Amino acid sequence: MALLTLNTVSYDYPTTHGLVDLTLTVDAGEFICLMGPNGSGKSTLLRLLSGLTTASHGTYQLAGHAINAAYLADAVKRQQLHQQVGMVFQNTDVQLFNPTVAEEVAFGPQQLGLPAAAVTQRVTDCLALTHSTELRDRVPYQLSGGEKKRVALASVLALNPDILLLDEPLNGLTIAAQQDMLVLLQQLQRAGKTIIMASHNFQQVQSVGQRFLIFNADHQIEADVTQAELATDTTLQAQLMTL
Ligand SMILES: Nc1ncnc2c1ncn2[C@@H]1O[C@H](COP(=O)(O)OP(=O)(O)OP(=O)(O)O)[C@@H](O)[C@H]1O
Repeated sequence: MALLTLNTVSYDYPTTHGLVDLTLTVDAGEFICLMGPNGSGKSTLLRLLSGLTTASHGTYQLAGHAINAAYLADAVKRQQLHQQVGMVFQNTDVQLFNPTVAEEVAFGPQQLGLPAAAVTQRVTDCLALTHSTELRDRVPYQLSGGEKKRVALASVLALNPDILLLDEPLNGLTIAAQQDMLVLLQQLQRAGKTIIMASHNFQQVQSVGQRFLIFNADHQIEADVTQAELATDTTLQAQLMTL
């Protein structure tokens, strides 16, 4: 069964389109890369999937629930959604606000009301998973860009979401750190997570993504291809190299 479905979804900003007439089905366990030119709609799609905003037209179903304004107005349902879907933002400063890294990662599980011992365990596990254990007592705001990405991911993983959304998670990372991030995302996929990631970096993500959704400048999905299909489409590859 499909994990999530968008049916003829559009999203309008006051003076421009964000997404136009998007129909999409995602199964559990997929590793999807969103690609396309600047302003084509990748971040808008991630915001919509995470429940930060709702479609102007069309429907979004997640695990059998219609995610709409009425759903998101219900605090309990909204919390369920945020447990199910975790998002690492392009600008991680918007999601790091605690005085220490350990408190940052503990924040989500504490909000869920988990017992203190379980919270401590999750903090330890998620910092280890993201190679951030040594950052435990640092101030998140003072970390480097790459360190912030790791801590943001750790804080999202602490909620153990089924779906991970990542907006340009490789931006600002060294080549080695990009590789580390991609290996970690593959491990998470093997552990059963569904991964949807926006990236400009085709060379880095081509061997990791299993499905590629390519947006065009009209905010529509122009191509929806598997890794194998993309591997034989040299024209599309050449186009993605220029992003
Ligand atoms: N807060 C906003 N207010 C008004 N328009 C917006 C806003 N955010 C995005 N847009 C517009 O919506 C369209 C889609 O933007 P979006 O950020 O989703 O694209 P993107 O594919 O993620 O781009 P990038 O690769 O540059 O991150 C663009 O035309 C953009 O200018």
